[in-house]
Amino acid sequence: MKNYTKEDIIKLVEDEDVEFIRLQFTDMFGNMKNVAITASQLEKALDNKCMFDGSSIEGFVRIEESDMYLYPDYNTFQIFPWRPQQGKVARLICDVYRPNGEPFEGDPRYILKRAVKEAEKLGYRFEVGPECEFFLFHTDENGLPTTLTHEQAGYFDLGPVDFGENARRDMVLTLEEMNFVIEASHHEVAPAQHEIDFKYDEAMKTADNIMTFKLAVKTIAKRHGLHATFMPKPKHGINGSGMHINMSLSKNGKNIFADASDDFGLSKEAYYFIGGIMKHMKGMAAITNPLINSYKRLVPGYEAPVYIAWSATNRSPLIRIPASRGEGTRVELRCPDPSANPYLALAVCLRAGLDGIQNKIMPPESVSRNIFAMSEEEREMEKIEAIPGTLIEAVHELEKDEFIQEVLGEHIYEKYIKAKKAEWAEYSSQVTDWEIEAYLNKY
Ligand SMILES: Nc1ncnc2c1ncn2[C@@H]1O[C@H](COP(=O)(O)OP(=O)(O)OP(=O)(O)O)[C@@H](O)[C@H]1O
Ligand SMILES: N[C@@H](CCC(=O)O)C(=O)O
Ligand SMILES: [Mg+2]
Ligand SMILES: [Mg+2]
Repeated sequence: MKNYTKEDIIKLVEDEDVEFIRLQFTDMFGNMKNVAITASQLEKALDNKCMFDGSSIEGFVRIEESDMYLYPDYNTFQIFPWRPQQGKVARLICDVYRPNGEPFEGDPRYILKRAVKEAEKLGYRFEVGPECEFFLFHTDENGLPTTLTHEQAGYFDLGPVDFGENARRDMVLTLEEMNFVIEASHHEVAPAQHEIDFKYDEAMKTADNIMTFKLAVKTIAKRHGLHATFMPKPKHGINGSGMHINMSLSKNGKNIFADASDDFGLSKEAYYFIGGIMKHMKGMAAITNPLINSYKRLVPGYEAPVYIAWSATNRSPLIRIPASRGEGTRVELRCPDPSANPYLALAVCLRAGLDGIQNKIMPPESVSRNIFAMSEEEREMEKIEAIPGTLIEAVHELEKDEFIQEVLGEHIYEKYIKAKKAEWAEYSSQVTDWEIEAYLNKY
């Protein structure tokens, strides 16, 4: 792992002919923000002296307390391969601090840092590998995104039916230039839908990687005249885009989820971790699936989960245990989608899992049958509950889960709930195309 000093960064900027440095951070809703400085201001930035107006950022602070400082994380230094290669552009991901030198509790990166510290207290390192899916659509004559595509390719198809192969190739090569380890890339099930998988890493690195991944994919798509969207369900009637989260805990460099003596090859900690996630899933949903549109993906028939259950054998439940054992032993959570704020999503997943371990929460029996093929009565008999069906249901579940509220901290929790309720109220008062089609003629 890199361990850059201030001097290393100054030297890198000089040697690499870097002219601009973007100081980046992420708002509460997972949107990347940045301010650019020139190399002349680098030392000041590295000394944590760059200030910005926090009141202009969604979910941050009121105007009366708006000064915020950016503390760059030196190890996130990265040159953007898609910007000019003379007078290059680099970025540093920053933590947000208050003027009194305290970390700002509205900074999602701080929330994940705090969760990771809880794991470290128990001697655990949290490793995460995401599977980000996205669509590539046409843009209109103004360069604005549409949901149009002429592509008809499906799962694992290749060119010439796969119209996205050249864009995907460029994305993979660009990400590799940025030190991502790309494990696989392929066309997904829906027309114009794609997936690029990168290697798992420690949680903070992975959350930073997810942010960088989305920026790189969108930027390269634009170069190909396409719009890349991580919206969870851009089209009715076909698969939506998920961001499965693969998770494991290691202690002294060894995966602790594996136990060869168990029937499923899983350790007690793995079972408890699953138990904790299942216990808090309803309360976490507003974070892992943050949009009104997220819940249009979580419906039967499109490989996305609907019910809170786990399985070592099939893909219909919320949690799957992939076949790989040893260092590859992991828990795959299948409900998150790529619109989630990765820092907050990983923080709630980790803390829910740790809650399971600390309180020895044993999950129910695994389900080997296809849950979608069960009747409602059968599901009730097996006590299989559903993930919240709408954003407002998820918000109400979060209001009931004090543990998840504490993970988010008061600042984010309160602002988040307020914003999501407003989003729901606005949506609920819309008259949609569906309503016009269903009711206008009939009534
Ligand atoms: N021990 C581990 N801890 C966390 N993540 C891991 C671990 N081992 C592998 N991974 C990550 O899990 C992800 C696996 O992605 P992959 O696409 O193979 O999963 P999959 O669920 O089998 O695929 P799909 O759901 O598309 O059928 C990768 O990001 C990989 O790096
Ligand atoms: N696109 C599916 C997942 C497909 C897969 O298993 O890779 C989802 O919404 O989760
Ligand atoms: Mg997939
Ligand atoms: Mg998967």
